[in-house]
Amino acid sequence: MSQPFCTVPADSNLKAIQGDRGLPLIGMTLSFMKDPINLMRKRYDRYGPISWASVFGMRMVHMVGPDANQFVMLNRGDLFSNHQGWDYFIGKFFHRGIMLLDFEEHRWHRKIMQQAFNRDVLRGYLQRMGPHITQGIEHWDQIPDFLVFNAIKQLTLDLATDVFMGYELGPESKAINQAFIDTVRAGTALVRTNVPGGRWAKGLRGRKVLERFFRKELPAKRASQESDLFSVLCHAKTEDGDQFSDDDVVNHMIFLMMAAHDTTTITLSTLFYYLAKNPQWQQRLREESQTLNKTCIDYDDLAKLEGIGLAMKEALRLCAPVPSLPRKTVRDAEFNGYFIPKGTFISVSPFFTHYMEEFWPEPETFDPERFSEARREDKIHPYAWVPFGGGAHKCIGLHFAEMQVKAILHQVLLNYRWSVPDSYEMPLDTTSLPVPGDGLPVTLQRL
Ligand code: HEM
Repeated sequence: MSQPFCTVPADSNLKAIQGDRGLPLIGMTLSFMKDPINLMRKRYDRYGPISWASVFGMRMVHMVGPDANQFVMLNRGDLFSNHQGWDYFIGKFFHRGIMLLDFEEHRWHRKIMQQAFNRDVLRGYLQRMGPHITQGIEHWDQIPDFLVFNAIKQLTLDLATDVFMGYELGPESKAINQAFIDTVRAGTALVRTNVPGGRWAKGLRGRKVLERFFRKELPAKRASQESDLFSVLCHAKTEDGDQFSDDDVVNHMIFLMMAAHDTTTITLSTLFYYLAKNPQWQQRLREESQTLNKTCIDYDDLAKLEGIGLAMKEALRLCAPVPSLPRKTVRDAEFNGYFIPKGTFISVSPFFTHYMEEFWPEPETFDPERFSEARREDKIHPYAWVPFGGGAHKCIGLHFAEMQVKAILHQVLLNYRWSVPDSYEMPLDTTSLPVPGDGLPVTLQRL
């Protein structure tokens, strides 16, 4: 039964947000995790672009569609706090990460961090990646029961240790990798308390291991200047002379590793799936890569891999790796004539927006050409395609992500053809970030 979210102040002509709690205790958490698109569609049809429900143990307002995305992500008047939104989910493991900072402080950190993502620095990262990719995919065809998701996850982790940390990790490599995996997984734990042996406890321990590791390596990184991200962050300086403290570098490193890892792995897995289902696209991209006539791409080749660019955009539409973005209001706000009181948890959903037939013709169909210059379906609204968010917190690593996806896919296309049976449909596990529920088994054929 529909109920108002709160009482609207007597002197206001705004409306109360409508919604319903769902089941006793768990509210709508399970349907939200199992089938978010279906649930959001039903709620959008019933309530329109703003409604409330009980999820993850709290009353949350869902703001849906491109206008809501724009309103929240642009955040004019600093109405929404990122910190207070994300902290509930990942604050224990990623505190002081840039995405969890707000307003003036966030802008200060972002200006320094931007130095680690400019064109020249990206060039350096790409150069480091190439040979590691060649090595990483070399024996894929010898892995029994090959699962795309697992293989890509391992590859992006190995790349991160070199490109991000600048190490061929020695004996500690296993412990660091494990700590990193535990920390990332903990952010999406279902049981969010410190039960020994549980995801949450492992995450807390992992965070400590990573902190110790980065802190120990910091003096050496400060003393030398290399092209890995850790080193770049140690030396990044704005025109005004602002620099990160040691604590800042440690916190940002841990957050950046997380921000880069699962998101890129999900994007690549989605691409593998749709390119297996659409072999004509796989072949088109392979031919594009073959015309470059080189194993490792350079920065200037990125623009030449146009087909991968289109397919990547479409993969990000079909499966937004960060499905929804939480925020909390720090003052009263109004959207579409509705009253949102200060202190309200809200979320916007790139995932659902990308499936709204109001904006995307045949949203379930893999059709990279919809992003071609001749069609540009994303132009229907500046916030219709938002896999990287928008506004002040828009993903700082979006070019890095594109570079990494192109660098990996290019080499895989040159070395392998992959396929799935016609009847195969990849089950999507949406209990935390959206991942292939079965790891995505494919048949690999070496070329
Ligand atoms: C396809 C891959 C990726 C996707 C889909 C993605 C998505 C996102 C989204 C949606 C946000 C905004 C979160 C919010 O507004 O609350 C974000 C922020 C961020 N991303 Fe990414 N990301 C990707 C790859 C990366 C990579 C590779 C890096 C780093 C190398 C990175 C670093 C960051 C950082 C630092 C932020 C926070 C920016 C800020 O708060 O100012 N991301 N990302």
